[in-house]
Amino acid sequence: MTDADPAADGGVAPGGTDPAVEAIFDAVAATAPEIRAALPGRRVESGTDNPSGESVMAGDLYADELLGDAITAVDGVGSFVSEERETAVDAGGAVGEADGEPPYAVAIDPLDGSSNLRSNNAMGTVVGVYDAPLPATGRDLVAAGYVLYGPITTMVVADDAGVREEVVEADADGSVSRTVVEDDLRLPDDPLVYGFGGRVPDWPDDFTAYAREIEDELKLRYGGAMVGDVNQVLTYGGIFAYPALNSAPDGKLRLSFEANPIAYIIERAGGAATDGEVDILDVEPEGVHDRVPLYVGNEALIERLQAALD
Ligand SMILES: O=P(O)(O)OC[C@H]1O[C@](O)(COP(=O)(O)O)[C@@H](O)[C@@H]1O
Ligand SMILES: [Mg+2]
Ligand SMILES: [Mg+2]
Repeated sequence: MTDADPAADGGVAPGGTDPAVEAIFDAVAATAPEIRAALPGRRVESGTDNPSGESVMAGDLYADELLGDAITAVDGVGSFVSEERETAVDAGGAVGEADGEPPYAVAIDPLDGSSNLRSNNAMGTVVGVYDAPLPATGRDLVAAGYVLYGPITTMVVADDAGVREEVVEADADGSVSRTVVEDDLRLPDDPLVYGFGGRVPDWPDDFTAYAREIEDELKLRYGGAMVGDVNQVLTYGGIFAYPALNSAPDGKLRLSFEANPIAYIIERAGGAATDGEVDILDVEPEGVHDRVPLYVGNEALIERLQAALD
């Protein structure tokens, strides 16, 4: 369904040798310019709430519809689950019959950070490709990625082969191109930035004590969109957290759509991810919309965090 052709741009085809995974990211890339172009008129609330009880913006709905159509049309996708939908969409196949083989279950956060629409700040799309029916743990991911709608539209894709960054562009003929600009993304050894969500008085005391240390060592970068904030950590090194809050012990972010794909990407890039106790990828979900505290970044910073929360 897409004109995106990595080979034509000299890029490395994402998804390693699995054409179904490659086709999923082709489909995601193909929607990105359209989603971007549709945002100016969709900066208002849609009047509905999502299964997490949050107000859905018109942009969320538009991105969800477009991505749902594009992803369910891909051969090798057996089911599709979105942050904005109560239940999975059957895309024509029993997921999880063989490890690392299609059909896959694809989970998406269509617009991450959509409260940034009003203020025109960064947003993203998050994608997890699982080879088990959802809810599943992050160990069932075969690939994950995100689109970042920043000054440039980029897509980060991670799989067994590693993590790549691509620039996604709509060409004059209407086709969409993907150009690999970093073929082996790794977290820098010397971390520079941090970004922590939630209100400070709502942070548990042990997290606050850890944050006070980090504030002395790193530079604050918090933009209010997980994808944008995590991309800064991937670029400069550091730590991003949407922590457990006193008022919300499970934090804000959702395991299937947000935490697992981001943990997968950061771990493939040499970093670490935890819910404060265990690796995010080992968290056992009860439902597909479960929330989880998320702490991701350089391994040494995550180890210190875990010690601080013990
Ligand atoms: O507005 P807050 O409390 O800083 O929350 C920001 C967090 O919420 C989110 O916007 C939640 O994602 P959605 O926009 O997809 O609901 C994250 O991207 C971000 O990290
Ligand atoms: Mg989100
Ligand atoms: Mg969202």
